[in-house]
Amino acid sequence: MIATQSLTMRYPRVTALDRLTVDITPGVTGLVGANGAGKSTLIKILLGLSAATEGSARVLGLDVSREGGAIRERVGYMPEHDCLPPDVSATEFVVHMARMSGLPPTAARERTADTLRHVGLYEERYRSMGGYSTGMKQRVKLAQALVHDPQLVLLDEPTNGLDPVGRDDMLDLIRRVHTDFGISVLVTSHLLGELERTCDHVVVIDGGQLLRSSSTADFTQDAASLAVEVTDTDAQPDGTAALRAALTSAGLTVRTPAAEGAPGSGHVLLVDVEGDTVPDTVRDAVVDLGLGLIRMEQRRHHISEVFSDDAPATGSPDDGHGPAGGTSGTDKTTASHGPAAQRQFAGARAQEGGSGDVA
Ligand SMILES: Nc1ncnc2c1ncn2[C@@H]1O[C@H](COP(=O)(O)OP(=O)(O)OP(=O)(O)O)[C@@H](O)[C@H]1O
Repeated sequence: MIATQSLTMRYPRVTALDRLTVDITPGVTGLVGANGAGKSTLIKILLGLSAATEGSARVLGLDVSREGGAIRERVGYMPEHDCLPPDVSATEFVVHMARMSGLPPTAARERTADTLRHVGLYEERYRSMGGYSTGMKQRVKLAQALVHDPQLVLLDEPTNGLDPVGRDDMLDLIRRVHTDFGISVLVTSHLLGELERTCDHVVVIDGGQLLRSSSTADFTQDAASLAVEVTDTDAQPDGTAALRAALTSAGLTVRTPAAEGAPGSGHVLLVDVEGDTVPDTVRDAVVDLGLGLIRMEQRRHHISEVFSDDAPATGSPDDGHGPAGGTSGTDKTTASHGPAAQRQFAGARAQEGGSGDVA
């Protein structure tokens, strides 16, 4: 659906995309990155609305630098910003957008009714959009992206500003765009956890560079870990710390759940499973230390944990961007790149209610 080759976009003061090479296949793909990672810039280049500084990109086999018009005929776009005129109804607006896409009047009206019904706005379709809630406005923006029956839609932060229930509804709708209509989707988000159940494939960018591109299943399978909980003893008053030290010196990667502070989570260790012998190593270490083993169980990570480290989910002086943990589903923080972005993902995950619960 989309292929970029060394795609670079330099603004006078910032490199928004830095030699990005990625292939996106049919299905639902999440494009994830902290605010300022370059997601919107990439979408504008893919639509042929901005010219890249270097590199090339093709959408549905069409060259973005020469065939922008043909791309926009076949691709729907839901922008991030509020772009709806307040004084017209959803029906008037979506019919207008359908006409702009080249549909004849009757087809435009029929498609508008179908699309608004699909996004759950049928009852309110004749009301002026100025009185709509954020969730309703997001649905209109989605409807206008779908109305001309595109092969692919590019959705820029469609869950922005929505409460948790609204976000879930929007993510379900997005999934159905593909399952019900066979339209491929590229959806951006700065919240990693959102995309886990919605997307077949996830592309992560940071500072305009590709951090990772793989199927959602690969993300979570790669990250399989053992959750281990032990008792303290008189000889080992902090059994968890003792076990952590023993496993680390045995060469294992040991972390504590991201949602530290959750009840009981401080006593759980997550041990990366790198090979078949890890459970035996853990068992032996527990026995050697004379600890009681409360539980040892295999679990999969959430996608977001792949990018979280043990750093606290608050800003540090080196990122220069204030508290990354302040990211939420509705607020936008300033751009952050590199390790700071990873902390932001971790912070975002905590906001999303990612529990780190291993039970
Ligand atoms: N027209 C522009 N002129 C100068 N700099 C820009 C312009 N557009 C974007 N940038 C910068 O390029 C970087 C990437 O911005 P972009 O909007 O693509 O990020 P994003 O991942 O979509 O984040 P957000 O979700 O916050 O929009 C940012 O540092 C941004 O400030």
